[in-house]
Amino acid sequence: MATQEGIEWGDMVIVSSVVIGAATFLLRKYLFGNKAAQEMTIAQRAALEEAQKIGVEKSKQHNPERDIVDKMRKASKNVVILYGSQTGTAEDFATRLSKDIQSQAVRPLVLDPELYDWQYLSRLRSDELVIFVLATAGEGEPTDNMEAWYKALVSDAESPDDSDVPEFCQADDNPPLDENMPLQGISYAMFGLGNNTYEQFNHHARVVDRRLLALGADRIGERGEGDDDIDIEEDFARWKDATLPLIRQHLGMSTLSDSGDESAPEPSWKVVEMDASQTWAKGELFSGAVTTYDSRHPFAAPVTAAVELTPAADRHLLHVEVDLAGSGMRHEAGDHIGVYPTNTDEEVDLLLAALGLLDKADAPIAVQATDPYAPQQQLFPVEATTYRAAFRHYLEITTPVPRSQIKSLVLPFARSEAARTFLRPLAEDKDVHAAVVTAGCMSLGRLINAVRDVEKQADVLGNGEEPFVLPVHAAIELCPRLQARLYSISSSGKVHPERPTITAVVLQYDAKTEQAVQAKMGARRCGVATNYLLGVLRYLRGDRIVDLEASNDNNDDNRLRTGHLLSQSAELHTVADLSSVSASRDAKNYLLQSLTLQPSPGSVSNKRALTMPVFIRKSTFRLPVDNATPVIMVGPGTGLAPMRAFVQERAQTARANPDQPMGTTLLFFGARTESKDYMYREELEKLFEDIQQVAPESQIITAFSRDQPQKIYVQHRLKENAELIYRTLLCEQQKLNGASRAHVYVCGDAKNMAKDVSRALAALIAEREDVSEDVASKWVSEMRKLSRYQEDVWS
Ligand SMILES: Cc1cc2nc3c(=O)[nH]c(=O)nc-3n(C[C@H](O)[C@H](O)[C@H](O)COP(=O)(O)O)c2cc1C
Repeated sequence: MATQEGIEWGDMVIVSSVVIGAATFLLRKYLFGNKAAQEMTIAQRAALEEAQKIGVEKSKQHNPERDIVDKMRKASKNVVILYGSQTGTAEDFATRLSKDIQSQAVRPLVLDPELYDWQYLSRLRSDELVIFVLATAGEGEPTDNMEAWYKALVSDAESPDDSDVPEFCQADDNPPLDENMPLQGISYAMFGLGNNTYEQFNHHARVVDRRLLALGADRIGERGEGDDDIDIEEDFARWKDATLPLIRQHLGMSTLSDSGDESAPEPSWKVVEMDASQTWAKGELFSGAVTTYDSRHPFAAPVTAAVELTPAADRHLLHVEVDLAGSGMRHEAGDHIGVYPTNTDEEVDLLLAALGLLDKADAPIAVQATDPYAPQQQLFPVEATTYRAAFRHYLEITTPVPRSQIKSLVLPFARSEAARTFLRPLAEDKDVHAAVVTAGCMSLGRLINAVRDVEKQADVLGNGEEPFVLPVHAAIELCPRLQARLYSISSSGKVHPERPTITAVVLQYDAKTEQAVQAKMGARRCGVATNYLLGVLRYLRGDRIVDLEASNDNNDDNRLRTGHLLSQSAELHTVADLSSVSASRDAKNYLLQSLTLQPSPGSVSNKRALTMPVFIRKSTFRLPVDNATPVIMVGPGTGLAPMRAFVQERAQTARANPDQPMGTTLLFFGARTESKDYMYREELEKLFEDIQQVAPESQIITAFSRDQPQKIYVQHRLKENAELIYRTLLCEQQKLNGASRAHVYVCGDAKNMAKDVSRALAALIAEREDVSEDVASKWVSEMRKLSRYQEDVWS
């Protein structure tokens, strides 16, 4: 019981300080405002009031550049779609939604909330509409591009019904705003994107929705909730089917759905072929005078190391290190690194051939908006590109084509009966789509080829019918933007300030259904980013021996390419650069040859140097500030990444401060087999020797699932080591003289492992404390709230 009291007492202290802190914050106006004012002279008070008035007036000043309503009206639109997106899915859904609802009466405009201010929402008229498409990120957090809106609308309010109503903009042409319900008369629709394996499922959309309702706005239809653990495409389609008729009705249109319409939509983008005799290369992909690097302006970091960590034949486990020197970027243990990958030559060629573009793949093109009022006038961050570059660097071309996209952007271009008969079920029947397209990993290039095969068998040409041709603008519209991939950094920023490392396993998928295999779509598909990293490794290792100099082709063009590749030129992703890279097509047997090549002086062995576009994303997954706090880390597989950074940091601290107390440091690591999958073994064991000098109970506890007949995972090891964990979790307090108790970190698979670990922990607390598992689970939840139980998980 003593320990239980310990828990309650300890928690009470922390909980009460949180409560006191919150109350102090809420009452700050009364607690401090008056006292400060009392101490001022009359003149000082007058000056302060004047300054406050100016500040308020200034914040009220209309900034048309950040006003969604201004933007919308200038472009003659009546619907604004705002997306909250971290990795591009919500952005893609928003763009597709815009196409789906577009008609004479419904004129949507897709905007990024980061570039606009929330205050202007109140300026919308009743014959206009805002649609939110909001993904949830982090642990139930808003996406970065919705952070300011979220903070103003939601998180500054204690509850959705909070009386502290944010101050919206009063439009001249609207009636005065209701003080408590300033969004009365505003209509919106809401679709959330999430994943049910996260505790806070769809939290972002849910709380924004509640808050908008509380502020008086009127929601059209139900809030949609997409779950990408199951079938987010279908969730989206269902929500659209239910909501679009209501939206049409709201905007004064007939409610008839257009499900029978197979006509081609108006293109949003046009491809302009440019004068090939001119030099269009303008320098780096993210050009301009970039002084601060971020996700929109990644840093071309030289790759300083790339190795395979374990020798398994059936998979590749990679360790890649980059050099951030000169970028000004800093990383701390627990942060993520974003990497912009490229598609493989193989996939790019497949699509180029399917679109009939191989002959002019390297000709300069520009992709421009067809709507002169569209906020984004060119699709890519460079003025000119090539078809090859567009499909390699900017567009996601390997994912299975969603059903709704087949319906709106592929089927309309099928002119033969055979093509229509093949495509219709894929567009209309979700089970057929799942069996053939999803399970068959049918990318756009493969889908086009499948239609061609069907037409060939039906002898479409012989019948005098027109064969299927997908216009390039439809292909460009159909492919989402290629997004950066985030990896938990596996090195400590304190120990290796400019050298973050990535630990990743190369992803490969096989087409799953018999149908798909029979239809010859059964080839192996590869994850874009991890295969890009594998390509980086193979290039540096020298696997790609088919060097450009070795080419038999001696024409001028090729010499130029060779020169370009070996020069010190910083041109990256340019027309010339891209064609140079594609010259080495012969190394086809490798999964990836297309790299962002840029010789960088002073890094790895001369001409094998290359760079990767990267940026750092800060996280809240952090070691406790006080080293005396014990830590329990659970990181099986590549979930070891941030734990390795933590261990490096703790070992360094232990070496530097042998007289300072350090909390017990436990690492639970799991993998398939000890002999093949125990990555960083020697290094970790060495680091733990250092830690044990000051925290003797510290240790690595491993679980190798395939080293014995029955499967053993990290959660089993937690159970077996219940006594040690319990001691580390709860009893260190006395030993360490009042230091706060252990922090628990879990990294890796969200769907099974993270849940099992949480349950295992609750179970062992329940047993030791003799309380129900329900009570113990609440303690774990409390630990989460107090940031003593942190997860960095993915599904
Ligand atoms: C790091 C990370 C954290 C996430 N956290 C949550 C979460 O707390 N709740 C949830 O419902 N979904 C969560 N998701 C799932 C995303 O919301 C979902 O995958 C969504 O489709 C991503 O949209 P985006 O690509 O536009 O960012 C998370 C996904 C990632 C990668």
